[in-house]
Amino acid sequence: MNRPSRRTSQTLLVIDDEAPILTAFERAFASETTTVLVAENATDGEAVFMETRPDVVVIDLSLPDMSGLECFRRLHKVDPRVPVIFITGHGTVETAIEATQLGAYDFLFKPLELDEMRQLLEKAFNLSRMVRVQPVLADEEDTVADAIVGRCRAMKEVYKAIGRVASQNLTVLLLGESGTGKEVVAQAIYHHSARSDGPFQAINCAAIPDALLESEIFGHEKGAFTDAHRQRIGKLEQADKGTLFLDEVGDMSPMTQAKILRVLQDQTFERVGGNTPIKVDARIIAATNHDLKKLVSEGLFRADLYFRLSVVSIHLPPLRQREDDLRVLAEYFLRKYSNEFGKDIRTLAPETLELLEQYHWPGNVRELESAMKQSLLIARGNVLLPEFVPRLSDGSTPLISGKSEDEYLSKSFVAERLDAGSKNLYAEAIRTAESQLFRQVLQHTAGNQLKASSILGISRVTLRSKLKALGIEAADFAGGG
Ligand SMILES: Nc1ncnc2c1ncn2[C@@H]1O[C@H](COP(=O)(O)OP(=O)(O)OP(=O)(O)O)[C@@H](O)[C@H]1O
Repeated sequence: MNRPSRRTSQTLLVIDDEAPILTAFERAFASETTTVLVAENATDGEAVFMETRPDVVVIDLSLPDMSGLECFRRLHKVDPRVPVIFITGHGTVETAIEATQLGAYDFLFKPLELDEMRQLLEKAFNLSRMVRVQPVLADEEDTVADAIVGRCRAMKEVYKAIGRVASQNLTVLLLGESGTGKEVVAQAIYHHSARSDGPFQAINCAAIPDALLESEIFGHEKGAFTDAHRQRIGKLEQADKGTLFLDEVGDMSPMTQAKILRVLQDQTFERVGGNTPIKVDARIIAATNHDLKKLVSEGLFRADLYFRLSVVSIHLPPLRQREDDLRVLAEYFLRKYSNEFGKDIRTLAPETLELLEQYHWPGNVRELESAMKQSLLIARGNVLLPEFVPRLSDGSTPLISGKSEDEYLSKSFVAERLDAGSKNLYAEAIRTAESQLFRQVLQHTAGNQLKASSILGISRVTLRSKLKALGIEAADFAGGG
């Protein structure tokens, strides 16, 4: 077992008796901001847990001194809010289900896929941050912990609504433009509910192709389709005794809508390719940035499902209607990320606030968060000056006349490359053009590759390979990472 020399911003504890797995975790995930602690057995793991209170724990289901499940029970008793991910080589699916039913966050089968693990960890760290704090009016706070920030009238209504619905077992529909904080609110409802000891599972229905979404939610039996080499337990089943957050619920296919309706009516479903009805006790929180009523009138969304989902709905206001919250949020993000960027900037200059107020913020809080992060990259001093803010533009008039380096085929770009004696200008120009195009479209879709590929009229596979070649991370445009 090893110990951190100092606590960095997030800590992962991995309990596994296989040394190569521990080393792999350390190699893959230890960084300036992430401390990876390891333990080879449950007893050591528990000791490290007590001493360091990590943000996320990964446990192998079979450990030498006690079962991974037992180890989990002990840690869970100490602090049920810490997300725990199980890994298993030969444990049965049932044990893994049992683990999630007891409140584990998720589980993965060996051999571990690094990308899958990375995505899962990122989500688990986010959840960990969210559930460790109460939703607070963090404006006067000096804290940099994650919270729902804002004190405008509309947000106070949101807090009241969370308070009213959290403890009841009702289905909730969260409405609001992209980036307004629907997932943050879903997690707050979960955190304040009687189910907070149970799992919280989230799925973004728009980010997963139709064909896969059904199996992602409901799971599938082995052999259900060509690639179904083994049985898979869906998010709904994993959310048993807990909460399932269905983001972008308007993007579900008719088949998936019908199955969700049945879950809401009689709490049963079948895995894809299976015909045994499975009972599940999961609270559903749905969210959408579409006008669901309109989708109903266009025949794209089932009316009966809409009525079931919208028993209670909470509307999240767009950022441009949040009065002084723009400043409060901007300064909150500056404080939150200052450390990460090695800066100490806590406030906006009055001119910077004016600049931010002129902008329409189509990507809402997510876009503001991302703009503040980008500002911190180049900012100096203790106050954020307007020149450090990236160019803000929703396709209309740019608010700051920024440098044209990201404009494709600008005259200055071509001139500069000619001066430099380029021997590859065609490829350079196309690359520059593609890079700007993809960045702008991903900004528009908030990092959603499925939407981006349909806007661009190219397949998702092509988009993905081009993004890879250009070194563009779609996730960066989601604003969370
Ligand atoms: N009130 C808030 N206080 C602090 N952070 C917030 C707030 N609202 C949103 N955020 C942050 O903004 C980002 C986007 O929030 P979130 O993912 O909850 O939005 P969303 O409405 O679910 O977006 P989408 O519809 O695109 O899924 C996240 O990083 C979140 O932490």
